[in-house]
Amino acid sequence: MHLVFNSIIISLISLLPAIICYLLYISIDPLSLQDEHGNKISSGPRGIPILGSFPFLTKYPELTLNRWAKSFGSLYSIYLGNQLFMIISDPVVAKDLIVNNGSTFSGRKEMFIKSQIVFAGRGITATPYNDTWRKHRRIAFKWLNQNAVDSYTDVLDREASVLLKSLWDESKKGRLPINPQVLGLSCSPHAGRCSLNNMLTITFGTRTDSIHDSLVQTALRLSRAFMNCTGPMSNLVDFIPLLQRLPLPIIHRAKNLHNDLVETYGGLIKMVEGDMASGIDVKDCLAKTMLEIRDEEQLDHLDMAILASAFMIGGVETTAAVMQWFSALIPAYPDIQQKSHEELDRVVGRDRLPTIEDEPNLPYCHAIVKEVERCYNPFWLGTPHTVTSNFVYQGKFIPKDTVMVLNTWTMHHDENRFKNPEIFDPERYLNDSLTSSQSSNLSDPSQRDHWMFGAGRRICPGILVAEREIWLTISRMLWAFQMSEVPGQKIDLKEYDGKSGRSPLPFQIMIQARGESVVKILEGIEG
Ligand code: HEM
Repeated sequence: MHLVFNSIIISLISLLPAIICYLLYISIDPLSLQDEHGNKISSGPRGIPILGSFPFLTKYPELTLNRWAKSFGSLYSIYLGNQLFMIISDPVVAKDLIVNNGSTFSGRKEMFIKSQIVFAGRGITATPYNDTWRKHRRIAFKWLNQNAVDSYTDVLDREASVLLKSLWDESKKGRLPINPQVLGLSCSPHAGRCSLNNMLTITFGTRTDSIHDSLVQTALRLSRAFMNCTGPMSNLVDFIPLLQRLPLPIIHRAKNLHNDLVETYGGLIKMVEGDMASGIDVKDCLAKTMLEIRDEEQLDHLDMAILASAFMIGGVETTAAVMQWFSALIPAYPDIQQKSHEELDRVVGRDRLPTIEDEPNLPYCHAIVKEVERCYNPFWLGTPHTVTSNFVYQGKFIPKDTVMVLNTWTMHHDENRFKNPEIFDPERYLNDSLTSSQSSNLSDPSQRDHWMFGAGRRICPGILVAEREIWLTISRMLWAFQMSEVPGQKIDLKEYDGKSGRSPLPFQIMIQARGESVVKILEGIEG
């Protein structure tokens, strides 16, 4: 009898934490939060104690967010650990909050992994909305504004041509399948090197001469490592402060990544600095600009290394991912390629490569680019913003420090805006002659082409260079090659890689040059 009583007591004690959690859960509903006027936060899925909705997000959180958007509407709330998130799934809400109320909706949560460890509180991407962010964004913009991009379009032009030539050489003139991935087994990172060379030139005034240059492997490894450890909703440790004291593998990886970024890109800054000190004529680049203004702008070495890292991460894996999605999906659409070839042959002919100036005259190719970006946005969840003071929107309370996520998956698959949204159909953009940067300024947000570059005051500052780079590479690949699947190797795009930036799983395609004049031009490109 005594023994039975003891074991009941022991069981009750061991169950105590679970019982307390359960009682807390039923007595305090975190989603019942309201302001002093009784405005409640928007509803959403309830989640479980301590973890909130974290366990339900699955490998592809965008798909779960899309499912919840169907039940809870265009602005709903979820908790991940102790952090309140609100999910925006509608263009009008996105514009009302993020754009029209940009002074309140432009903060960033200082995520433990991304902001505090990897970026050490510096740079642009992860910095709160304050004067330091303004200063760094202003400096970055010196290299990303329209005049700057015009001044180095010849670089983007050259690297796009080099990409064609490398793919052609790698395929042994179309005889062998190729994998234009960024990183992975048996792949040759030509797309990655193209984006990398553009960013190396802009940031450090240098480039790599071949995919075998060790900087190609290092830089692409770093940007992939970043994409794999900084998903906006993928690290529980970001939302449960207690976990931040434990020796978790993700914390170890983040610290290594921080050290590697500072060593690699801080090292390149030191090289530029050394050249400048020795009187060598250093090409204009972001590093040179930062070194010239570091005293007046009070930039230390870590500031410069992390700002340069923001370019090398923000500008490499991103544009390369769009090129990869394009290369992986286009072989399945010979009819779409055929239409683009007709347009290219009519407007450009086969004796020269398409250029930036041709874009307005190639509406079908322009539409292909937009449709790739709509269907395969590498950043379905963007980089979330935070709210810097309490706000009420249509009677719903949005507390200070709420993390706001643009649910672009749902916005890009809205049946009212995009008929049969699951189908890859460039025709839907045929009458849209705007660039994405122009489109982001449309007064009617439901007409914006897509939301791949984010919105509001923190919209991607690299949008102009990214668009040019993507146009040059994709229009030239269409111009030069007939792309097809390797017989018997269907490319599956349902599964993909990466936690913040998504790219296709390894794949192979065949390329065939579109005629002798094309071969002549390919052979004449110098790598
Ligand atoms: C396909 C290419 C690209 C995509 C899809 C992309 C996407 C994004 C997104 C979604 C954001 C967050 C926007 C927001 O908070 O609303 C962002 C921010 C940023 N991007 Fe890009 N980006 C691309 C290319 C580039 C390039 C070429 C650069 C060149 C340096 C760049 C640098 C940055 C920086 C520094 C930020 C942080 C801005 C801030 O927090 O104020 N990105 N990008």
